[in-house]
Amino acid sequence: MLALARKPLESHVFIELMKLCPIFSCSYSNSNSYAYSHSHSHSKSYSKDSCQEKKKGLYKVVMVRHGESEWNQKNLFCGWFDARLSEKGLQEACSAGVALKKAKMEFDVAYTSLLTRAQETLAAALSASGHKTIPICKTWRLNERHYGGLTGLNKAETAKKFGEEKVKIWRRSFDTPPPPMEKDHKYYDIIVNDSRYCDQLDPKDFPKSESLKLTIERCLPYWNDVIVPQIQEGKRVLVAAHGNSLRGVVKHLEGISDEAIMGLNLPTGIPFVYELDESLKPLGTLKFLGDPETVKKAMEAVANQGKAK
Ligand SMILES: O=C(O)[C@@H](CO)OP(=O)(O)O
Repeated sequence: MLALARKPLESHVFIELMKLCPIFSCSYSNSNSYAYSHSHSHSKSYSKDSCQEKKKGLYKVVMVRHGESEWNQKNLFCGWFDARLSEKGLQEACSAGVALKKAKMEFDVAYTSLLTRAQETLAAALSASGHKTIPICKTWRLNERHYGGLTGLNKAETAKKFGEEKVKIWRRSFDTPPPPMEKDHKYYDIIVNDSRYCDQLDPKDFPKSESLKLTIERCLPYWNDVIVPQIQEGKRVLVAAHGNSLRGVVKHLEGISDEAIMGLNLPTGIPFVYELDESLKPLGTLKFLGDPETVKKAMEAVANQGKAK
């Protein structure tokens, strides 16, 4: 039933089904938020959680990585391939909406990528939270990092073939891109000729593969020029995007080092919140709206996808 309803993204049936989503609500509550800790040093101005600093929490921004995709489920490198959400991923997106509702989060505008899995997650989360219609801005700049020649390969098999260390470098290093996607790659034409890009991206500017560094370089201009001014205007912003485009934003916001960012694996479908001061510096690390044990396990599971099983 869920699978049938997912075809027309904004259909009446889809919206009705989203209303069923509270059945997934049991593991979330307002008090259940989980702060991610990683081994980098925050600057002094936002390392503490004192009352005084909380007063400086002028702004809030909420982000969510899309729910599990059909290619996540098969453990395939996905990147710019337009995989849909799996049924589990749709449930995760609904749970994200329920968590947002429980946390009393409301939004004036949302941002997402051009990829269906992020857009479906956003639609499901807004619907499951009973949210009113808001403007939704879609940009290629929030797309997942381009996985180049690895697109479509199984992560565990790639680890068996090239070694876990190599796969970890391709997946998580800051500036080593995966091998490029050449013109004869199985998915090259599907991606480059996809009409969703024609208004936004010149064919000659299509990436052939992206490291986290390159992903940040195309993501940050949009963050700084489009999203930040909205936050500063007092708009309540929700961003639904991808594991690596969001890792880039998190790295930028928190000033995480190139080495420490290797250890961050964002879970699918669990929203996280930043409180920001007047200069848009976070007052602390990201806080997940999820049960701490569930978040921890989900992050470990993402990290383990690159192991040779
Ligand atoms: O395959 C991908 O596009 C990404 C996210 O799903 O995977 P990884 O976690 O390996 O960067």
